[in-house]
Amino acid sequence: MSSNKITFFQRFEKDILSGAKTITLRDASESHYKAGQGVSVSTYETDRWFCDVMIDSVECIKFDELNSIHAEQENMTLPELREVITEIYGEIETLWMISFHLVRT
Ligand SMILES: CC(=O)Nc1ccn([C@@H]2O[C@H](CO)[C@@H](O)[C@H]2O)c(=O)n1
Repeated sequence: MSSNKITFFQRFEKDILSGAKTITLRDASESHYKAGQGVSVSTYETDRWFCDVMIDSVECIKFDELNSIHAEQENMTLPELREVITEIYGEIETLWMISFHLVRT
């Protein structure tokens, strides 16, 4: 189902608000976002709104194709990024890279 909302773990809030994190990698259940869509952003833990973003693109990417550029866009190293994804999703092959920029904080 389409949604104008997305949640992030609270620990990523600072990086999103500073502009250091400009992508998120999600599974198929969140592949419905569209370029040009405005999305309200809240914390996963307490559902607290903290900004609005505009979706710039949504692209399918394989876990094995992740590289240091993706990591940089997450403000992480590549090993850290692979670790975070595996913690959240377990062993996952197909991801969706959602690129965004801040529009309101
Ligand atoms: C809260 C919720 O429902 N799900 C997720 C799923 C992912 N992410 C972040 O996306 C990147 C790659 O997966 C990393 O930065 C993750 O931490 C997140 O913050 N919240």
